[in-house]
Amino acid sequence: MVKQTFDYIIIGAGSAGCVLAARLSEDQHISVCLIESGGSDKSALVQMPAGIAASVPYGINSWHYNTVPQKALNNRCGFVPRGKVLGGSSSTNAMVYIRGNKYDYDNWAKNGNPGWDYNSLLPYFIKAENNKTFNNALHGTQGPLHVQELTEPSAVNDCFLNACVEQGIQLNEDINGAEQHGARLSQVTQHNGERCSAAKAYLTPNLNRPNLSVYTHSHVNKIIINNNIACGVELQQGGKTTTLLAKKEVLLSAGAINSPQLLMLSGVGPKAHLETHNIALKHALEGVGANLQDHLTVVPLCKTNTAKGTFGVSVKGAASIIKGCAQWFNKRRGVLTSNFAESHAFINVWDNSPAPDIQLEFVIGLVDDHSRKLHRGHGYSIHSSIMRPKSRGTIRLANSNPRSAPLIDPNYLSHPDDLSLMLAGLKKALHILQSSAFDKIRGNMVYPLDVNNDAQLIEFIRQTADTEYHPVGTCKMGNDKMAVVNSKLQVHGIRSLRVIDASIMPTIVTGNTNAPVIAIAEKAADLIKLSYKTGL
Ligand SMILES: Cc1cc2nc3c(=O)[nH]c(=O)nc-3n(C[C@H](O)[C@H](O)[C@H](O)COP(=O)(O)OP(=O)(O)OC[C@H]3O[C@@H](n4cnc5c(N)ncnc54)[C@H](O)[C@@H]3O)c2cc1C
Repeated sequence: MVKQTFDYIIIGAGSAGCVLAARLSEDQHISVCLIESGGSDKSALVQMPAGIAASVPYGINSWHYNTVPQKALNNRCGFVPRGKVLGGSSSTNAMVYIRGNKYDYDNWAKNGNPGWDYNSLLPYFIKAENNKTFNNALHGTQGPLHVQELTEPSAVNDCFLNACVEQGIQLNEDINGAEQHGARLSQVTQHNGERCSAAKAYLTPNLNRPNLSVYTHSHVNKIIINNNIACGVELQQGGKTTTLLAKKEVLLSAGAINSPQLLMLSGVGPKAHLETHNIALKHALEGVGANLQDHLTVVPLCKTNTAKGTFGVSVKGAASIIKGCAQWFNKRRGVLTSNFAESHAFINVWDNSPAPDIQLEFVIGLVDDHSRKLHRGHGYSIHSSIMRPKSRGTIRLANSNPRSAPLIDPNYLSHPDDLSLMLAGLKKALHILQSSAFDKIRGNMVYPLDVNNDAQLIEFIRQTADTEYHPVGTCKMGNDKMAVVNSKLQVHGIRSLRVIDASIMPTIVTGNTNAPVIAIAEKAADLIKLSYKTGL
């Protein structure tokens, strides 16, 4: 059988993979193959912003993983939805555009990763961005990733923003500007009333390039490594197993859960663990799958005394969605352009934190257990997430079958500081919900909470807290013994193999992770082009 050969093979068409495919195939002499386990992103559930409410809870376009039982969460298994579709998680996320804090990136650089400080990454945020609101030295207006204000934000956001002010949180005109602290309506990755995923921004416009091949419903079983050089991939397409060869490099962009899984399946990872599963060791790297970090969130829910301005389970709610469907399908307008998390705030609950330690996301609906638990009536919620948790978890193989779900253990709240911070963040959210700005619309809390009862609040955290969908760090960049990639994102000890996605973050960023991953991939594309030109 003739094996297909490409210059670059990219595994995973998510936030990072789409950027790489577009940037590397700009040179028509370079052949690029992008491989995605999921399918097309044409469905309205992807393109319509509010489609997330139907897809995430039910596993549509998603890997729909769960964590192993979490000791600190009363042995509950957390939910881990990850995009499995062109665009990856950028096709199933809540579209909030946040870059993180300068502190995060400067810390990466300080810890042995030259070129990854904020000032070095800023040009890549700008290169990616097409911001409809801001046109200044900190923002881009020419990039493929459309960033804009919500088309029709709910008036209920005013209650949240005014309540923030009541609680001493200033409004911030640009949370991605010079100062991150403060509250604001969300800027979203949308364009003309549709989601602007990494696929929409980078891939769709370039699908006609003859040097770019995109394979969907194609699952990479393993990276082929001979003599410590990555040569290609073994691919499963339906019942067929194929081999693709890479003349230059294999680029692993399968995300923070699947990238370490695939490295381990390919024989790169902790020696003893691979031995347990009878996987032939190609190169021992203890850090593969370690250092898992995520934003843990707790969500107090409050009912409203009106159906206006929120999503809900009621006759009026259903009528509003039916009207919204007509508006969206005809004009790309209406309530279904909502991303639900319509405003947010970055705050310090601890004085000595070097950057905001809590993010509050205000959601115009009762999001209980990722909307898997529905409640009659209408309401709103605040996601209170800890920004730089100290707990560290792992990704491990359940077995050597490439189709098995990996064992995901975020090890939430294993560091005591994380619980204290969660508690302080929950209290702040409750103070905001109790502010007079909400007086006119406030109903009962779904789960009544007493802000002065720490034991009750801690039990609420243990019984309900879960991911804010930002796992990172499992193939971390660095030069210590637990690092998986160097500052050029090349896998230590293996030639022609890089990891480029959320897994390379040495520490999690202060805020949502899509824009940071896109900036990482923009920078990586330049690093790869430089290697290609200089042979280094
Ligand atoms: C429900 C949800 C809400 C979120 N909300 C926000 C938000 O509002 N704002 C924000 O900034 N961030 C948000 N995020 C996080 C953000 O979207 C992710 O951090 C980011 O998309 C990760 O990019 P990535 O390239 O690392 O991985 P992904 O985008 O997940 O891409 C990985 C891709 O690899 C594919 N893949 C995996 N294994 C294989 C294999 N073996 N073979 C072939 N293909 C494979 C996957 O199917 C997937 O398409 C959210 C995420 C989720 C899931």
